[in-house]
Amino acid sequence: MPLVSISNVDMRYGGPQGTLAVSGLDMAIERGEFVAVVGPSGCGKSTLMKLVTGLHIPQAGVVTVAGDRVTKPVSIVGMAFQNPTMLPWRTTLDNILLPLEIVERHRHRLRANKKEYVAKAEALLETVGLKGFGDKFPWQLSGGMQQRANLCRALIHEPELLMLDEPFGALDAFTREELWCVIRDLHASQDVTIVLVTHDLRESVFLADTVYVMSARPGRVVAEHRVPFARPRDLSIMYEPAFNEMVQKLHGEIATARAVA
Ligand SMILES: Nc1ncnc2c1ncn2[C@@H]1O[C@H](COP(=O)(O)OP(=O)(O)OP(=O)(O)O)[C@@H](O)[C@H]1O
Repeated sequence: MPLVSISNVDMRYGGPQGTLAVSGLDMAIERGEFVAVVGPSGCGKSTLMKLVTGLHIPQAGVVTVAGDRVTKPVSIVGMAFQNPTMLPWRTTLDNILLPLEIVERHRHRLRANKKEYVAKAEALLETVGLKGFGDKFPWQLSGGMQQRANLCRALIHEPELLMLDEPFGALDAFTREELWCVIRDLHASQDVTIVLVTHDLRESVFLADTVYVMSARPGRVVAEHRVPFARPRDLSIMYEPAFNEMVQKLHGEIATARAVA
C-alpha cells in the first residue's frame, strides 16, 4: 500500500463558484520514495501539499496517508517552506524543539526525556552541517543556515513523511546546491519519504526518484517520470547529457501545460 494516495481529488477555494485549484488529481507515493512535483505557476502545487497534510480537505476524491483517510491535520508529517520563520527570541536548538512543545502528544515525552530530545536535535544539527550552532539565535545565522535548521525542526518528531514547499527558493545558487546535498543525505540516512514542490527542474531531477508534472490550473498530473540515475548522486551528474535531456524534457512539458491553459 502506498504511504500517500491521492485519488481523483478536486479542491475548490471560496465556495461552489470559487477557484478550482486542482481537479482529478491522482498520485501514489511509496514509502521511502523521493517525489518532486513541478508545474506552471499557480497549478496547485501548494494546494497538493495542504491536501496531503490535512490543512485542506478536498470537496471530491480521497487522500489517504499511511492507510488513513485524511480528514484533519496529519501528525506523521513534517513540513518546511521557503521562509524558515524561526522565532527570533529562541535559540536555534529551542526553535528545533518547538514542535515537540506545541503538539500535545509530544509535550509529555519532551518533559520526561528532555535530554534525549536535545541530543537528537544536536545530532540532526550535525547531520545538516550545523554542529555547535544550537545556542545561536536564528538572526545570527545566514539564510542557508536557517534553512538547514528549519529542516531539523521539520524532522525532530521523526515524521514518516517530509513535505518541502520550495524550501530553497530564496537562496543563492551555491547555497541551494549545498542544501540539495543535505536533503539527499537526510533522505539516505533518515528513512523518510519526501515530497518536494519546486520550480527548479534541475533540483527535481537531482533529488527525486519520481517527478510529477502538473497541468495549469485546475492542476492534475500530466506526466510521471522515473529518474533513472543511480544513488548516491553527485552534483557533477548535472553536467551529464542524460541529466540535461531530462531537464529539457520537463521544461518542454511545462511549456506545453502553460500553453494549453
Ligand atoms: N485561499 C485561496 N483562495 C482562492 N484561491 C486560491 C487560494 N489558494 C490558492 N488559490 C488559487 O488556487 C490556485 C492554486 O494555488 P497554489 O498555491 O496551490 O498553486 P502553486 O502551484 O503552489 O502556485 P505557485 O507556483 O505560484 O507557488 C492558484 O490559482 C491560486 O490563485
